[in-house]
Amino acid sequence: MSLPLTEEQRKKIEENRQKALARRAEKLLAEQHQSPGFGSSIATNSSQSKQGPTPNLPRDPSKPVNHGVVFLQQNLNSSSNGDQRPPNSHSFHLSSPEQAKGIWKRQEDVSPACPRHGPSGQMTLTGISPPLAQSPPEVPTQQLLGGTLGQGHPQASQEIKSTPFANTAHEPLAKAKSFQKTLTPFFRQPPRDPGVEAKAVRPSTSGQNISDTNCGSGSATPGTEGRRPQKLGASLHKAGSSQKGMCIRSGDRFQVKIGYNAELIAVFKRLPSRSYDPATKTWNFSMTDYGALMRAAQSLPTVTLEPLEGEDSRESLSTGSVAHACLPSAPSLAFVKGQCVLISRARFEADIGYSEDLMALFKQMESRSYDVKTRKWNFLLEEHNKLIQSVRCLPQVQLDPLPTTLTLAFASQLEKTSPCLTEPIPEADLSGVDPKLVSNLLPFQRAGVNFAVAKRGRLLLADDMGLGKTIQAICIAAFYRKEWPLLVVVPSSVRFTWEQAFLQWLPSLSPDRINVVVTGKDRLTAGLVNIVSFDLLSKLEKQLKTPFKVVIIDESHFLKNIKTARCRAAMPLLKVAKRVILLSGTPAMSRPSELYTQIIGVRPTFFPQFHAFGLRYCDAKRKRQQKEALLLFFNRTAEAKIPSVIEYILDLLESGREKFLVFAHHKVVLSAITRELERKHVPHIRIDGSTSSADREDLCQQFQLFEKHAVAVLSITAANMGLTFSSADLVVFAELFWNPGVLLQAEDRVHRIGQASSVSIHYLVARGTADDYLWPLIQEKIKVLGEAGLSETNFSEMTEATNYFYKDPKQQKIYDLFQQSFEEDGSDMELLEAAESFDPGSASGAPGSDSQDLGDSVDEITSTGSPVKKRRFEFFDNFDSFMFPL
Ligand SMILES: Nc1ncnc2c1ncn2[C@@H]1O[C@H](COP(=O)(O)OP(=O)(O)OP(=O)(O)O)[C@@H](O)[C@H]1O
Repeated sequence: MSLPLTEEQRKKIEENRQKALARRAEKLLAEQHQSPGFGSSIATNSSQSKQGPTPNLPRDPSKPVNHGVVFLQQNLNSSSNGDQRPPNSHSFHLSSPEQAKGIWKRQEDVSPACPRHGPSGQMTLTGISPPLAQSPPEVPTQQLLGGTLGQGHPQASQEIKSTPFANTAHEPLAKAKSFQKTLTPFFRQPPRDPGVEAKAVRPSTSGQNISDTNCGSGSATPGTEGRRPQKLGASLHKAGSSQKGMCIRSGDRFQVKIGYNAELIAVFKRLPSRSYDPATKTWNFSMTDYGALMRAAQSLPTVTLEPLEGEDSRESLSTGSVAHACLPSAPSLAFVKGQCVLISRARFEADIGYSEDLMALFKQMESRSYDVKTRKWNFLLEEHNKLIQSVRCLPQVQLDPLPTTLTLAFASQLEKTSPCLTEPIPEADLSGVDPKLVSNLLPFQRAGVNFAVAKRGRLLLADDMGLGKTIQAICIAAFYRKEWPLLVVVPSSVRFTWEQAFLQWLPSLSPDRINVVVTGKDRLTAGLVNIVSFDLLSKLEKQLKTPFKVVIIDESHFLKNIKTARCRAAMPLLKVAKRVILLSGTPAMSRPSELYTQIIGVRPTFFPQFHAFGLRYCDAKRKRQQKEALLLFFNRTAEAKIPSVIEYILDLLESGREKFLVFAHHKVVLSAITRELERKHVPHIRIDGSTSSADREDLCQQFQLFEKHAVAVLSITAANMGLTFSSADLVVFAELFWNPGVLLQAEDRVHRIGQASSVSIHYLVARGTADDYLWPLIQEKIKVLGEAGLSETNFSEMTEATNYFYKDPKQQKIYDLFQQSFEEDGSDMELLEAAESFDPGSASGAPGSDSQDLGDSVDEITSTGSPVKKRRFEFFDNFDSFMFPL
């Protein structure tokens, strides 16, 4: 419920709104006339008369307030004088999420090559990919786009019959857009089944032809082509009717996103590394085929293929590229990075993406071999050092060598690969061991003992179960009998079995020299051979005055978790023991990381830090890559929202809002906002990570004292604590942030002691962006906090607005990815750091990084009983404004 407005207020607001709309319309018309390639349709939405601008609410905190959810179905719902859509513009037939974010395209602007659907003079809704089409690595583009035809956004698959603003009773929006821009899509649609495409073109109930085809997949009209605001790479421009597509890197392969083209498909089928993904309906290839494909595509008159971002376009592209404004390029795409991986005792593999220079280098290696299955090159170890040295001369390539651990272990092979791949292991002198035992050793057991002695009694014996590890372990231990007493740590169930084995295989050992520890009161060092369970060891290890020199650990995978008491008890013993014999038929039950403790138990210097081990063997890299992909998604979302955010802010100002805060995370967003405010001569302050503590206070005071309208532009991470902006009563979040605590603290810059008014909080949420995942994530976290009694915030009113994507399994997958990545221990800070490396502007303002902590904790206490706070969530549904980055 909104606070009731007086008649006078309503009148004033309506006047302001009309003025703002008129100014906007004039401005856009003027722009339209200056842009011959662009048709613009500008009009006032009939429903907008019901919408008012955001009013200045009466400053009475005691009154009840409204919690409203307002959907912005921008540009899909306004009508226009110049607009050729039918009068009833609120009924659309959409068939893909792209359409929901689609753009109106006047029929006369459609390229002749583009088939016309429906009667002349009608509008065609041309589907576009959202501006996130440069999908981050590891996140399938189709997922970002919300699925293939007929999938995705649940709302997109059905006819939408709604007023533009779902909640007209609530605080009206100055955001109501009254114009349409006619644009040409510059992001390509994924290849589609032509049959499906044909079906997708169907008349809507409103008589409009709405197609989710891309009119020949991006058959841009010449006039619009020159205005493409973003550029993904150099492009060869052919005839205007040529079909356009693009290459997108995907790990060490690349995808080709383009509509159906028979000639190109024929080319695809000739490439050896081709692979078709039926889920995304895209072809993908190894980088080794990149050059051949680009050359072949170049020779096809009907195809224009944009090269990979960051790839040298020499092979395929030469002329006609258009200078476009660039988004910041995706990090590291032009830089090829990888590592050497040992794949056998003799060979190593270069696990790295494609680089032409690198390929040339590989081909100079005598022992080169290409594995068609893995699509990777491998070489003899003896060429390892030579390759690494040569690669260091390539500035765009980083190929990490084999780890020192491995180069030391395989030093002889690195010098010269021996024809005999395994070094001969000398026969151990077992004359000091009971002959009964030695004579019973099976050949492979004898080999195991020899190996153990060659390794000086420190090893992990990982023979399969039942192959006689016990007898081998006893033999190895007996070889070092002079160093006894012996400690044998075993599962409690086999303590006496081990006792029997000693008695059986070592007749020379007197039975009374065997000490089986049964209770916590027993002594751990009472015998020459001491057998103890893992659990009792953790209780008794403090008894030890002198460390055991020889230790056997049976079922050593029991030590997989360093956090367990048994592991904490055992590891120090292993570190100081001279001989360590670990036995396990299943050293790693589920993850390579389980090996780590056992490896450092045997060789503490092998991988002294888990980080290096994790990166190399535990897929930590992929984990990291996923996070990078999510951050890239987050970054691109920021860029994509800028125009709409700025428009929203200007609308607020035009509608009479006087003082408010705008929080954003990315520097690019903060800068775009302040730039626009400067342009409009709006008094404002800005606080981000680069603002000194002293300046923060001054700026804050300055804002507090501003008498008229003013905007505080604030970094979410740098200005969420310790600052008071109680002279404002509205907080706008231009961006979301995954940590709701940070958001809530930012809200409280206004909602605090000294505040005399009701406080409004507006979250600007853009559909089809990372917000789709961040917003439910934030809600979920707040819900959990609320259930645990740790947060009083109630977001339940917004459920209507947030349950819209779960029906699509692909969307859910990305959400899961976000959730996992953001909920792992410490990942918040890790992500924050990574995000800040992208946006140095917010770096120094990380939570807890300065004295703001203290100020805020005091505020938390004193803010009880402050005025009502109400939130609103603005959903940007349409991205045609993204075509005009400011
Ligand atoms: N050389 C041998 N001569 C006679 N018996 C043997 C020999 N080697 C192993 N055995 C017998 O085989 C059985 C399995 O041996 P053991 O228990 O040592 O296997 P293990 O490798 O430790 O298996 P797990 O991994 O399941 O513990 C035992 O009964 C053992 O006495």
